[in-house]
Amino acid sequence: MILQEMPITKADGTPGLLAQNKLGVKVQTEFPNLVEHIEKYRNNQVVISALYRDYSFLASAYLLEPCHHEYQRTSRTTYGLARDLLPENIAVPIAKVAELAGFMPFMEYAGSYALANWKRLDPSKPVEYGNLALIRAFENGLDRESSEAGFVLVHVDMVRSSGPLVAGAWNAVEAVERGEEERLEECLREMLEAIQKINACMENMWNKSKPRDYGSFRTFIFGITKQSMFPRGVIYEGVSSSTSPTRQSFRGESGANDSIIPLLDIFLDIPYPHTPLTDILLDFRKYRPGNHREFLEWMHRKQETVGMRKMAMKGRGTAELWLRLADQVREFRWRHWCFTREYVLKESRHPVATGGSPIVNVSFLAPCLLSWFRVWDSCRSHLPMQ
Ligand code: HEM
Ligand SMILES: N[C@@H](CC(=O)c1ccccc1NC=O)C(=O)O
Repeated sequence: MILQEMPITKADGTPGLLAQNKLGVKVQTEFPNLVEHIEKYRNNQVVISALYRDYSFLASAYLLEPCHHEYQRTSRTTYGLARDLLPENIAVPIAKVAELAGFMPFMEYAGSYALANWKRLDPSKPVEYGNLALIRAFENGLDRESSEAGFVLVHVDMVRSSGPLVAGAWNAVEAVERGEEERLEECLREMLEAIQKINACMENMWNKSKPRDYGSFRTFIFGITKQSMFPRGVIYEGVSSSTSPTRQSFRGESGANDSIIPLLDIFLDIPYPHTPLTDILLDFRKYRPGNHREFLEWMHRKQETVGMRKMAMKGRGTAELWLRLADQVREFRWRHWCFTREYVLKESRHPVATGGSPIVNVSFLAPCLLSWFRVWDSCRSHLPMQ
C-alpha cells in the first residue's frame, strides 16, 4: 500500500518513496482514484476518520516532497517551492472524506497527524505512553523511539489526561449555576490536578523528541496559508468550491488547534489583547473538530452569562485554586515558549510556523500574565498572608 511505501524510513528500516523522491511519479502514474468506494462508508465514522487521516498524509507528502529534497540539498536553508496541483486521484477523495468527517480537506492536528494517529501496541493493555505507537509517519515515526513518534505521542499522552479537566470544567459551571460553593471547590481541584498532570506529560517532550531531529519531519506538516512554498495556493484538480477555479489555501496543523489551553483560557476568562497574532489564534479555531468547537463556544457563553470567576473570587479556597489554575496556564506557556526557542528558533531560519503564524520573539504569555495580575488583585484579600 502506498502509505506503507511512503515514509523516508519505512517500518522495516529501508528507504521509502519520499527518500528516493519517487512519491510524485507513483501518485501520477499508478495510484487510482478510489472516490466511488467512499460512499458506502458514509455512515461508518471509524472508516471515514481513518480515510481522512490517510488521504491527508498522502496529500501533504505529495505536495511537500520537493521541499524535503530542497531542504536537504541546501543544508536546511530553504524549502523552495512545493507542488501546486493536487491531482484528481487525491483531491477528489480527500474533499469527499473531509466533508463527511467535518474537517478541512488538508492535514489537521486532531483529525490526522496527532490525535487520530495512534494505536495500542497491545489492545488488551491501557492507553498509556509505553503502549502507544503511531499509525502513519512521514520520516521515521514508525520506529516508536524516533523523535517523530515522540513528538506526536507526547501530545497524545497530554490529551489522554484531559478527561478530568473537561469534566471538572463542565461540573464547575453547574455548581456555579446552583450556587454550590463547596462543589465548585471540588471541581476546581479536579481541574488543577488534571492540568498539573498534563504539564508533567509535556515535560517529557525533551526526552522523547530531540530539537535537532524536528526539522526533518516538520517539512511535511506545513500548511499552505502564508507559506513561501505555496505562493499561489494549491489547485485541487476536479474539485469545485466556492473559490473554484481559484487556488485553495489551508492553515497547517499546529498545537494551536488543541483544545486544552483554549478551554482554560476561556474558563479562567484570560483576556486576549487584540493583536494580529491573537487574530490568527482565533482563526485556528476553524481547524478543530466540530464537537470541540461547540464545547468551547458553550463554555464561552457560560463564562459571559454565569460568571464562574465572580463566584470563585468570593471564597478563599476557590480563589486560591483559580489562581493556581492560572499559574498552570502560565507554566504551560513558559515551557511551550522554551520548546519554540529550542526546536524552531535555534533550528530553522524559515520565518513562518507550520500553522502560518509569523515566528516572533514573544510567546503568548502576555495575556496570561495580565489575567494573573487581575485575578491576584481580586482575590488577594482571601489569601493566607493577608
Ligand atoms: C517541540 C514541541 C512544540 C513546538 C516546537 C511547538 C511550536 C509551536 C509554534 C511555532 C506555534 C505557533 C503557531 C503556528 O503553528 O503557527 C505553536 C502554537 C501552539 N502550540 Fe505548540 N509546539 C510544541 C508543542 C506543543 C504541545 C505539546 C502543545 C500541547 C497541546 C502545544 C500547544 C500549542 C498551543 C495551544 C498553541 C497556540 C499558542 C498559545 O495558545 O499559546 N504545543 N506551537
Ligand atoms: N507550529 C509548530 C508545529 C506544531 O505546533 C505542531 C504541529 C503538529 C502537531 C502538533 C504541534 N504542536 C505544537 O504546537 C511549528 O511551526 O513547528
